[in-house]
Amino acid sequence: MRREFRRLRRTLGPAQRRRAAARAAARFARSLLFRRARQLALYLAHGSELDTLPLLHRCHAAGKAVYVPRVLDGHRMRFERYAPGTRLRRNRYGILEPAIRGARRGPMRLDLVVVPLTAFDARGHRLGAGGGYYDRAFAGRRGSRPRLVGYAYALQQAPALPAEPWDVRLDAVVTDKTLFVFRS
Ligand SMILES: Nc1nc2c(c(=O)[nH]1)N(C=O)[C@@H](CNc1ccc(C(=O)N[C@@H](CCC(=O)O)C(=O)O)cc1)CN2
Ligand SMILES: Nc1ncnc2c1ncn2[C@@H]1O[C@H](COP(=O)(O)OP(=O)(O)OP(=O)(O)O)[C@@H](O)[C@H]1O
Repeated sequence: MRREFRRLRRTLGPAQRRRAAARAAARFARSLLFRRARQLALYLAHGSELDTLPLLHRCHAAGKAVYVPRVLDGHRMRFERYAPGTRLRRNRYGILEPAIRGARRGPMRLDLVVVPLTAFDARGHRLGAGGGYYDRAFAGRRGSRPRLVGYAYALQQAPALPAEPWDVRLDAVVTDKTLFVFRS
């Protein structure tokens, strides 16, 4: 399943990718979810993931505090401040992350987290990269956790994903074509 959706994502050409990333960022930036968020985390795309750079620029332009994941041992991660000029390096997966430890913020103190995914469905279920990082970070905190917003190409929508008991449900998904809101 993961492999199938990764393959699908890789079929997109560079121009399509750029257009999709610009459209998704514009759509998300217009939403109430985005406008209400002050402390916001996003991922730095790797491989064929939907690029977050256009969104990052909008965040900085709108004066939001931006955080990105930095992976730790034991499949855990931490969200660190990412400002223009922050030095980056590649982690063990080849994903860019802040090179030196900076200001961090506990996952529950963020307003909104832009979540990478391999596939999503119309009920807000998510298939991730397989490491369980996001599930672990937001496990069992339904009430007080930040809004979790999946960020993906429209072609990553699956008919219906099996929900594992530990999976955290997404509150919304933004694609280059649509904004799905499951819980507002
Ligand atoms: N851009 C980005 N940053 C991110 C994530 C992400 O999905 N995307 N993560 C989201 O969790 C965390 C890193 N998690 C990762 C988990 C697994 C693999 C990975 O390479 N997995 C293997 C296959 C694993 C398996 O299915 O057995 C692979 O792709 O070869 C990469 C990152 C934090 N940062
Ligand atoms: N809250 C948790 N506590 C402990 N282990 C967990 C938790 N959530 C998930 N896991 C473990 O992590 C592994 C990967 O989970 P899953 O396949 O759902 O990851 P994913 O959501 O696709 O990955 P990611 O969040 O990294 O994108 C599973 O084998 C699961 O046992």
